[in-house]
Amino acid sequence: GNSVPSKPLYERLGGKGAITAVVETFVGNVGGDKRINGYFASTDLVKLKAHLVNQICQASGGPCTYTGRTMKQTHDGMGVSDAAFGALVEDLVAALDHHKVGKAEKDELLSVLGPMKSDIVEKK
Ligand code: HEM
Repeated sequence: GNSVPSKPLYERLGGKGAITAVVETFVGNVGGDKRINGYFASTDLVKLKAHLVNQICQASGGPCTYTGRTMKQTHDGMGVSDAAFGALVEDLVAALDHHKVGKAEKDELLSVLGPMKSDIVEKK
């Protein structure tokens, strides 16, 4: 292991501007993804993007406060499947790659969001 303390993930991602750019691309990818875009048919995407930016900013150690609902409340009754979750993660990874986020930062962000899966997926 590396004994030099690293900067918070938030800073290594490039701060709020960089996170906003990734979320913009991510939500665009989801909107174009026929596997899952039906879930978002009646969603206010502007609000969704703002919630995602604050969620990722806060979860990565940045100076933001997520004010949306819990992941369980939000996704309750949507019937999100394992496959749908996997598709969304692919769309996020594609957005991170598009913005040239490094592998360490990508893996770290995914490991922060990954544990939310059990509150989001309702069916196999
Ligand atoms: C780690 C994965 C995920 C994260 C971090 C996440 C995060 C969020 C957040 C922060 C919101 C906004 C909450 C609010 O409005 O209060 C939201 C809303 C939503 N999510 Fe997710 N989500 C994830 C996975 C998924 C998946 C896999 C689906 C379906 C394929 C999905 C479908 C939706 C929909 C449809 C909404 C909008 C609900 C509405 O219009 O009120 N999410 N999500």
